[in-house]
Amino acid sequence: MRQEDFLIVRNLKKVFSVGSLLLKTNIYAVNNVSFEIDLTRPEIFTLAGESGSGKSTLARMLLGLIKPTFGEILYKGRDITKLSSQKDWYNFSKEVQPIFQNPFETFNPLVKVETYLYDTALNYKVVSSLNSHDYIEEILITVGLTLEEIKNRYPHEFSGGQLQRLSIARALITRPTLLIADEPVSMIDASLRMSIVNLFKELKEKFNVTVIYITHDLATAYYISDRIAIMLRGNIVELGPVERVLLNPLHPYTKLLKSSIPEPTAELSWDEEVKLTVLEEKEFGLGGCKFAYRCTEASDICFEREPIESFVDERIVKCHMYSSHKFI
Ligand SMILES: Nc1ncnc2c1ncn2[C@@H]1O[C@H](COP(=O)(O)OP(=O)(O)OP(=O)(O)O)[C@@H](O)[C@H]1O
Repeated sequence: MRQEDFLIVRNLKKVFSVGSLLLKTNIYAVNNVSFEIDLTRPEIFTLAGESGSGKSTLARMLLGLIKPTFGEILYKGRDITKLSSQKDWYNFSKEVQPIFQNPFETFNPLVKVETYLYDTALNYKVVSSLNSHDYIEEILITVGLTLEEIKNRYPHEFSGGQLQRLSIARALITRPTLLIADEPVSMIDASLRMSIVNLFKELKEKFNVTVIYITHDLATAYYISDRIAIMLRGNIVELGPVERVLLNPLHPYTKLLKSSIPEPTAELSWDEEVKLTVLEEKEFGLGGCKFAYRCTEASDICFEREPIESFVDERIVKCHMYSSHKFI
């Protein structure tokens, strides 16, 4: 295995201290997460789980927006948690581009959207100013738009779906290897969601872009993913090919998710004091399997000891029921 071809996440942890001064609780928003993505074989790798499972925290660490408490993120052999120079960040951000949930927050309401596209192309030196027009037109066509349609228009003059296409176009301008899309369709009109989701599939197939797709929606995840990782209270509890995991789930939590697809909570501002729900507090505080309180198959050990990862039926599963399988 050539490290230069991979994104390798090893034992990643992010601990937040929440609560008031007197009553502080440490929550492991991401807890010992490990996985690998071969960037030479583009895929859609989905992180799925209910609200508060740690998906966005993991995404923010992968983008270098927040520092892990512990662990490594090796992108093409370099640990991004240790990048320091502006040049390193410039090169990294050229290859790894984010797509956020709310496209209206991606664009400044007072700036015409085409300005973003030209500025990104010129700042990242992907094209000379002479050729930028043709280049941007080409990228816009990829996402189903044209320069003519967007010319002289401000963000509020577009629908959410169109603006999300534009934020995907902006991300594509640097010819990235990896897109990290955090709930990219959850704020889009339901009738337009599939067309955006399909776009990710097309980008993978036609442009060799790997996509980390973050969602609570198992239906779109099933439709576009190659592999899926199911997250629960900071842990990946099942990871493998999407057909295996979703058609024949092994972890009791994946089974529950399949039967009750949860909605994400309203957006939270992290500048304010974070309040955990009773269930979150109980589950984050549990020393054993975080799902034990809700699991119909739980036994004593599930409340006492954290399960280890086992390799079963082409996937990794973190559940005591499978711990007699080959350990990894
Ligand atoms: N900056 C922060 N300070 C304190 N707690 C945080 C912070 N960011 C996230 N958390 C907590 O970490 C846990 C995981 O949150 P995260 O947003 O990563 O989950 P998620 O799966 O993306 O959920 P959602 O779909 O609701 O965004 C939650 O309990 C959340 O309250």
